[in-house]
Amino acid sequence: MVAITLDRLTKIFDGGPMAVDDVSMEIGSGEFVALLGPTGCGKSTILRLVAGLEEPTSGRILFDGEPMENQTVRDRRVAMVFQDYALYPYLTVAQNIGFPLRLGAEPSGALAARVAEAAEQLGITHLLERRPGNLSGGQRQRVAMARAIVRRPQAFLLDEPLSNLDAGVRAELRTEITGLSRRLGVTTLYVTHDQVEAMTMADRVAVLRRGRVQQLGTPAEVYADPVSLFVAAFLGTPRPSLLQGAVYVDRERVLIDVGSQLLELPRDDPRLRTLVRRHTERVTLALRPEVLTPVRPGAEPGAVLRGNVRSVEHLGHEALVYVDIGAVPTSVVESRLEHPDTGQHLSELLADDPPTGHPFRHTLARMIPHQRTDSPPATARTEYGFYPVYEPESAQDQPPVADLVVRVPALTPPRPGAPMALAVDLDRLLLFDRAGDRIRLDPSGAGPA
Ligand SMILES: Nc1ncnc2c1ncn2[C@@H]1O[C@H](COP(=O)(O)OP(=O)(O)OP(=O)(O)O)[C@@H](O)[C@H]1O
Repeated sequence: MVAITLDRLTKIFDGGPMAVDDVSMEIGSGEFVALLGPTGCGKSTILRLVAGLEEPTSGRILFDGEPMENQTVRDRRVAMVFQDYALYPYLTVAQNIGFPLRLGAEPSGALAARVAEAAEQLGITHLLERRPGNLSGGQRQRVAMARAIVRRPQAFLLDEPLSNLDAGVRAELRTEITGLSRRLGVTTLYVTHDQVEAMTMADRVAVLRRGRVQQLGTPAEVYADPVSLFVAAFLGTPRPSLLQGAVYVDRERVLIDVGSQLLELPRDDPRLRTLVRRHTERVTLALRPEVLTPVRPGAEPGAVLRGNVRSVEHLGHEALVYVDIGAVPTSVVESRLEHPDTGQHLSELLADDPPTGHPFRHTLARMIPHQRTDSPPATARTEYGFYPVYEPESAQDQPPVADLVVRVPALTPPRPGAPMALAVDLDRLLLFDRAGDRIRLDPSGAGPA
């Protein structure tokens, strides 16, 4: 099979957006890579560029090291499968599957054998004489897959092939597609906006945003070790809770202020060295359910967040508990993430009280820990200076809530309104700076001080 290289691939449509922005990646021979991202992030355009259906504005595509710019769609020997199946309604299933071969020079007996073999692989031999109109969505997609494999392509390019199907059929076809791709050893690029598909099917996942690859890694890597807030927020069921916060450091403690309460961490914990240098910086905490463990509500302060149960979702084998801790969420589409910091380190500006008229005065006044003399907004309830930011549409608007979500055994869920204290596992706490980039805690404490 073929190794596919995308080398600084860029596509700008006439008068349109930068659909693909300087994308480079190596897809190994026989590898299954999912392109995952929200609508409009350029996934389909990458696929169409690889297939040869679009010309790149700049950059190259190589198959086994050979540039593809002068190779037609047919020369590339790739098979595409689309969300809408793209079957010919007046042809039978057998004719649809055999369609790509009719353009070649195969004798008809061999052609029939290839069609039968492809149909067999997809378990649709009994449907060969039907027409697409008499098939279910799942069966049509199987026909489309059979048509894709019949030419023995060197790469599969699948564009959201399951998004028109209901949950049961999707789950079934997920397994079938990965099984087929592995069995045939075909290099596969799979476009989806469904994280479950990407995480369960792919060897590696490329998370895309606005035409750029944010992160490329195994499903386990992108989930557990996201490079950015965008990647963290995109993955997980339920999605992680994203809380606005700020870091303060005093003699004994590192404090993460979420506005309503403090996460108090011992300053001498070596994992927190990187945070000590971030005194007064705004951060986002991303907390997944597995990071939180219920503890006695009267537990000592420390790496514990407290709140009251807002609601409980029963899932049969377990329950998801939504806990209101008075924090305000960070939104990944918020403008703050689009406009990273100016590059000037806040601690430099904090050396003195910011002078009146200083361009950062307003921001700094919010961030410097100080005894309050004004009356703080309802969202700021700790003695520190952190006010979460949100854009109220009217004066009465309440800030949005960022509930924590925790998993508990199905038999013992707490009642709505009950107090809950949740210990935070520091090793799995994800923190991000104002630009949305990851702040890594040092796992061993052995990193640079
Ligand atoms: N032929 C075209 N002409 C102009 N703009 C285009 C064209 N095709 C795509 N675009 C734009 O390029 C961007 C990326 O589109 P693309 O279809 O690759 O995104 P996507 O991630 O596959 O989205 P979706 O999941 O909705 O299919 C979008 O802003 C889209 O509007």
